[in-house]
Amino acid sequence: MKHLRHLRKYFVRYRWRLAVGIFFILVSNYFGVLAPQVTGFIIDYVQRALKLPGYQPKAEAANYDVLVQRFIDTVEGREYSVGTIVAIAGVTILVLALLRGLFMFFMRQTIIVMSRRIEYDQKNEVYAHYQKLDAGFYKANSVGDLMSRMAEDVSRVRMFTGPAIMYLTNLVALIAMTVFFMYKRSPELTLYVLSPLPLLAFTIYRVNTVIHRRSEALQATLSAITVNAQQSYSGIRVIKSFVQERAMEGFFEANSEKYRRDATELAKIESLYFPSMALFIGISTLLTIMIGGLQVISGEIRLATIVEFVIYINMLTFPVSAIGWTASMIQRAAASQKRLNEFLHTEPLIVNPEEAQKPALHGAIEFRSVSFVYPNTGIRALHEFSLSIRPGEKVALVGRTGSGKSTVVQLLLRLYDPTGGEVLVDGVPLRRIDLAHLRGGISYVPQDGFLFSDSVARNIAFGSGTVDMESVRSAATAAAVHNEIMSFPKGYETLVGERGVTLSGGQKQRVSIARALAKPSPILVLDDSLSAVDTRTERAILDHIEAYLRERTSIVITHKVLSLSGFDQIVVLDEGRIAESGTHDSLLKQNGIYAEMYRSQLAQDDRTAI
Ligand SMILES: Nc1ncnc2c1ncn2[C@@H]1O[C@H](COP(=O)(O)OP(=O)(O)OP(=O)(O)O)[C@@H](O)[C@H]1O
Repeated sequence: MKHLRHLRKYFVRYRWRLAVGIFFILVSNYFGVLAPQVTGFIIDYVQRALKLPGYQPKAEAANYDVLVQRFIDTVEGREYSVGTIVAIAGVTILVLALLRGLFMFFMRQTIIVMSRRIEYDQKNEVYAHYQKLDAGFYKANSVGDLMSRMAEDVSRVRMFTGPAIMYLTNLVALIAMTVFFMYKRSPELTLYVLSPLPLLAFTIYRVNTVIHRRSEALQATLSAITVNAQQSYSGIRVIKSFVQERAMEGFFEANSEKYRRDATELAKIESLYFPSMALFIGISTLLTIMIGGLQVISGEIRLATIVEFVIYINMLTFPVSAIGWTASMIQRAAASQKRLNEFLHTEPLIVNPEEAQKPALHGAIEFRSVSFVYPNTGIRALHEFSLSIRPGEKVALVGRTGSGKSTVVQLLLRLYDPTGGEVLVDGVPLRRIDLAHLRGGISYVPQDGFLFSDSVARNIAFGSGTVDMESVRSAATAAAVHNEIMSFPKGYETLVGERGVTLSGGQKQRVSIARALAKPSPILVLDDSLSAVDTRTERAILDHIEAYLRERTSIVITHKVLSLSGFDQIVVLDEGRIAESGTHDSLLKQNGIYAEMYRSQLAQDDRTAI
């Protein structure tokens, strides 16, 4: 329950709405508890007026509520016939029911609407916090988990801030009011009637605990089925090509079978819930009639009192039966809020520095003896890495897979902070530069060339804020993808991604290069962004974007060394250390790793040319 304390700020924010909602609950219940009294009065009145047997004039004082008493005084003060008074009482009961319903409507309008607002605020809070968290956090948590916290957990918390609070307040108000009026009428009968309640509460609690446990198990099985199905759809091409449909069906069937079993178990225990409720309510009614009947015979109470009590007990049936699921709503909300709090209390490792600087960026980059160990795996990706790049230089990072090339770029973007040494841009350490200013100054093309499910134009203009078609087109032309875009059904307005056109790996990479080129910035980073094109196309693209590269400092990570002759510096990484560095010619002369890579790729290129 302590986890739900996090919601206090929302209740404070919406305190007036909550207060008005609680007021409506009180008013609607007040009208609710008046109706049995009017019924009681009318039975009393008819017995008295028609001198029916069993009327106890000396029985307990009527003790009506002020409003009901005023109604009685008014109708009895006039010379109405019995029939008219009965009719007036009937209409009054109807009006009371309408008033009760009206205030219930207001109650829902305030409390449920408040819960929707809290849900909206909370989703925004979670989303905004996700955006602040660092790359390490995203490595450590699965996308599915992040999504389910944002959707499912926030919805479960809403069931607490809305329905649970509403039903609970309603229950407390109704019990307080009915018990008050019952007690005023006959304290002794009230005690008898309410005596099964502790047993009822205990049974509800026990049954509910089991229901809660079983529905949690059911939920977990459902998640497993969802993950199973999601993986099957995403990996459908692999499944089909490896002819593994049967095996996947087998997994699905096993999970579904477990779900069926769990659901049946849950249904069994749930089917106990309402009968046991009905049993206790039945016992209460029985006690009222039996003990009340005896008291009527002995002249202690009036017949009308029994009728009033029976109506009160029936009014309590629904709110009391709601105790179980209200309690489980609260338990679930507390568990969900706990999960949300785990993320909300996670502090991003990369934060904007206090007194952040915004130096004019020209593109000078320096790595000073930088070492880096990935926090989640403990892998040492860089050792004492030093590199100095002047503004406007073209630098290539090459090396075997896993040698640390992408890590260099991640440190430059400050997705991680180095564990040793320092990275500087234009002489200022990254830790002192405003994060948005730094990242705004770097155009980055990631390895996987991620594109959003949106039009090609908006994907290319992503980093520039507005879609300026001229710069979009010239960036796409430079990235050698303009002609292909024009051949798509709707040109630049063609949708890409899940529901749109499926781009080839090479097209995706070139669109994401265009996106980086369209963003005006002094530093350009291509992280193995041309891996899906052949060496000649890579050379052609690098020539095409030459005009863009000339204006910026560029870092190009590549496995293809054939296209690197025009680069100012080529750095060869090996197991996180610089193995060689220099220009294309000087590295060939050194006759080391680079020369070896060059020769083998040249031979391969010759073979494909033949
Ligand atoms: N997010 C990460 N968490 C943990 N370890 C990582 C992470 N990213 C990379 N590594 C590890 O760090 C080392 C360097 O990886 P890095 O991605 O920098 O190499 P790379 O030279 O870019 O490789 P490739 O050419 O295959 O992209 C590898 O051993 C890799 O397994």
